[in-house]
Amino acid sequence: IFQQWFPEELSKHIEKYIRRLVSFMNPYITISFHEYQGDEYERSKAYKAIERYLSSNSSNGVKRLKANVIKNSKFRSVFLSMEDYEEVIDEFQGMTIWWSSNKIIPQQRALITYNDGDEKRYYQLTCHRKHRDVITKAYVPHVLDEGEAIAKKTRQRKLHTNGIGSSWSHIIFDHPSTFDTLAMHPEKKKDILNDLMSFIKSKDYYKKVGKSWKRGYLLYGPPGTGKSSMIAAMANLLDYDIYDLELTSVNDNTKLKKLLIHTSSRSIIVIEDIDCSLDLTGERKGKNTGEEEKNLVHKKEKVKKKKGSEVTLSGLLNFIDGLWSACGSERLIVFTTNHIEKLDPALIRRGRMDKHIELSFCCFETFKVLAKNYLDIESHDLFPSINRLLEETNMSPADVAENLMPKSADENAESCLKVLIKALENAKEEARLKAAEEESSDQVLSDSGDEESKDTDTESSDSGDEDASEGSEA
Ligand SMILES: Nc1ncnc2c1ncn2[C@@H]1O[C@H](COP(=O)(O)OP(=O)(O)OP(=O)(O)O)[C@@H](O)[C@H]1O
Repeated sequence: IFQQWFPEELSKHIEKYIRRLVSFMNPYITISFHEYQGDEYERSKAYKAIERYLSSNSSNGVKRLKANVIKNSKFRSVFLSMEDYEEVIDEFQGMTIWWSSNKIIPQQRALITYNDGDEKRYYQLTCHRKHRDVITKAYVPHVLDEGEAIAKKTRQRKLHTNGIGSSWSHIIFDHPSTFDTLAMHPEKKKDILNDLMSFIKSKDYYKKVGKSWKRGYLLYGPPGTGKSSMIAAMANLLDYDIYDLELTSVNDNTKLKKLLIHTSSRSIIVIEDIDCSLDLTGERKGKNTGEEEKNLVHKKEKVKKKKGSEVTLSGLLNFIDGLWSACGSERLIVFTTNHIEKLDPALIRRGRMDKHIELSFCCFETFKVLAKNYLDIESHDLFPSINRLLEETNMSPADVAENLMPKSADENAESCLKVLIKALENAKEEARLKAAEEESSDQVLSDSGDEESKDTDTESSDSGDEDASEGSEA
């Protein structure tokens, strides 16, 4: 009615004065805490802390709640937060504080492009004007501290993976691998443990030397030697989240950057089988001839078509240590590969991949850890034979573990060790036959090479004669 009867200009003025009058008469003030502030990509820490605080302190008075079940190895609990447009009342030092959860819906709601993610959520605190100082100086810091403490207590570790597009989805990370169950040479294990422990204590050192607080690990070795198990053990040791990055699902470098921005601190970013992920070589391999260049482009296009990804080596290098890589801290970047020789040296040079860890075939020390884990024994009469066989043949810890695992209730430690000995003897015999086969085919090749060279010699001597006779004729 107001808008109908008053001209627009006049109505604006009147509205302004009405607002002033209302705010003069209104004894309450409001403070808003937005989920995303300004252009920030990350959810505001204050918003998350308030969410936790309100869920535990004031959810009794709320009628509509959102439930989120939190489960980790230690406990399971239900975390409740307010639904949109709900209100709760809190008390602090005799003051009453009203909290409400609100959201701003974008103008283009009618458009098909609208989705839930476009809504801008915020918590609004309302209190009496006269309490303003206590609220801002004591109450808000108290809410934030409590919220962060609750978040720490109820934290669940997550295993994130990237789907199509540039977003992460996650499940709860509950892998049982630890450095105790990981079978490898004790000295090597100790070295890695020391490295990790000194990394997490080095915040000030990284700041002092002007480096962002992150460390790169390259895990390489044949299949089944424990690369994935080691990543899980690292995450369990440091209490970090894991971001398992599937490079082939990332369309281009921009999407890769977006994914990086949405990772949290205290996490491990993993790219498994980096040599198979994309065509990440070639681009930086010096000057190519015209033909090589053409082949390279052709090869890249083929990979692009096959995998649908345009991520380049330089995009990945930027991901690891470009400007944007400093957006989080206390982070490990782990690459795994079965073929270290296939990787571009730029990708794995020290400084990017600071520590190269080789995980190799099972040695006796590794076997002893597996025997302790799987059979609960530390020594046995059959150990010397196994030691000898492990020196003579290559078997991955995964295969050794599989042979050690009892398959039925009446199998005991000794019968499992015998199964392993049999498998090692078979592997040794297979390797011997393969080597003999290769040797004989090499022999055939070199013999045929000799024959050929003999023929060419004869041919060339024939032609030489011809030339000579031609020459003499001439
Ligand atoms: N060093 C190890 N210590 C303990 N268990 C191991 C080890 N290596 C392998 N295993 C066992 O073998 C299984 C496979 O190992 P894992 O997936 O860690 O190997 P990987 O090196 O990552 O293999 P791939 O290169 O094929 O991905 C694990 O579930 C684990 O039970």
